[in-house]
Amino acid sequence: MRVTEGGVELAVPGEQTEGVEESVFYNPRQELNRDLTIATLRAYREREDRAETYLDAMTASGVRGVRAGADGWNVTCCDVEEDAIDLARANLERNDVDAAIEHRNVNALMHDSTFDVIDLDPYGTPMPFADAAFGNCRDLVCVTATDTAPLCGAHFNSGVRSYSAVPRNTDYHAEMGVRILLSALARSGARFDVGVDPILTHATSHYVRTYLELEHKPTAADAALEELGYISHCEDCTYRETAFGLIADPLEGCPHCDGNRMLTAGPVWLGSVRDREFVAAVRERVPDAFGTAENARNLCETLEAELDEPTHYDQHKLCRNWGLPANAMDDFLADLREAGYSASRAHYGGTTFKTDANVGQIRDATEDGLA
Ligand SMILES: C[S@@+](CC[C@H](N)C(=O)[O-])C[C@H]1O[C@@H](n2cnc3c(N)ncnc32)[C@H](O)[C@@H]1O
Repeated sequence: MRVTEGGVELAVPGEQTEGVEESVFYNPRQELNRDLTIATLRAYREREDRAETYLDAMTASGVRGVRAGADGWNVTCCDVEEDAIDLARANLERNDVDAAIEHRNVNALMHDSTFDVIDLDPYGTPMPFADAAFGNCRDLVCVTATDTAPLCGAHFNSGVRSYSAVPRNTDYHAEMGVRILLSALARSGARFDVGVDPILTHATSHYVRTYLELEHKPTAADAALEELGYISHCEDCTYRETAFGLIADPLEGCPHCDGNRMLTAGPVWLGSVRDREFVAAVRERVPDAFGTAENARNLCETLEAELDEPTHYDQHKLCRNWGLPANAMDDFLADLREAGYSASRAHYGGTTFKTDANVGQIRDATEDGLA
């Protein structure tokens, strides 16, 4: 069947219906991811004007390569599967886009060639491809991870194996995934004396997507590792505390409720997950014609305003814990600000927010408004 996305027309196999098992080759639910990729590439080209070459490392139908090529990038499409390569070739031709096509294991390709931008979009964890990408990319590594259960600690052993870290299943599971992924990527980059700077990161539906600007300098790699640390989390009252450093110093008991059901996660990335100005530039480069334009711009706006606190809360979950009714999010956040705290919405869900207040301070600041 034919689909149109971002102004290009693609042949894709199978019924592409929402809710139906997705085809191997083209997932319509990832259109937001791809629309933001194209807008990010546009914004990035203005930030780094020598960036020209883009590797669509797992091309499948070729959709990313076709869209980037139609936007002026010098594209290479790679896939290990022959039928994917045939389909990508046909889709490139259909759209009159010139691209190099590589039918091979992309790890081997990355070891042989250097690219300005590398886009890793595998099934599941990207970690088997991270070392080769950081060793052979000049400017920007774009990464999708769809293995959210291992990343957030729900599939604990798998998360430990894939990310060489301890993920914990908390209320802020999607953000746990973001910070476990960024930690593992920072440590992978550091092996090549490459520092990573996440200029845009979002957790949307069942994946995490991040764009890492690279700096090829041992001191930059050291600086990235300095953004790592640990989260101590109380399972009873959801109090959490973070500490930078590569050696964990876990809290034995909860300073808020005196409980002893403490979890420790890490090393996680505790630094910022995006560059506000860059995200604004990405938002401005999402054209109306993109199928997810409104969602993509809204997501960017939320990311621009989101505080840098490394964990978020869910207002409904807190209110449930306290046995109180929830009020309107804007009123709730206004109460926090009124009490002198910083507060913002978070992009992880409609009732999620960030604040520098701890769980006790949040309750004190907001409970009058909840009664
Ligand atoms: C999730 S799909 C890619 C989707 C595509 N990027 C998109 O936006 O629609 C993953 C693809 O990675 C390919 N793949 C898996 N392992 C690979 C490897 N080692 N080298 C190259 N391609 C690989 C698979 O054949 C599959 O086509």
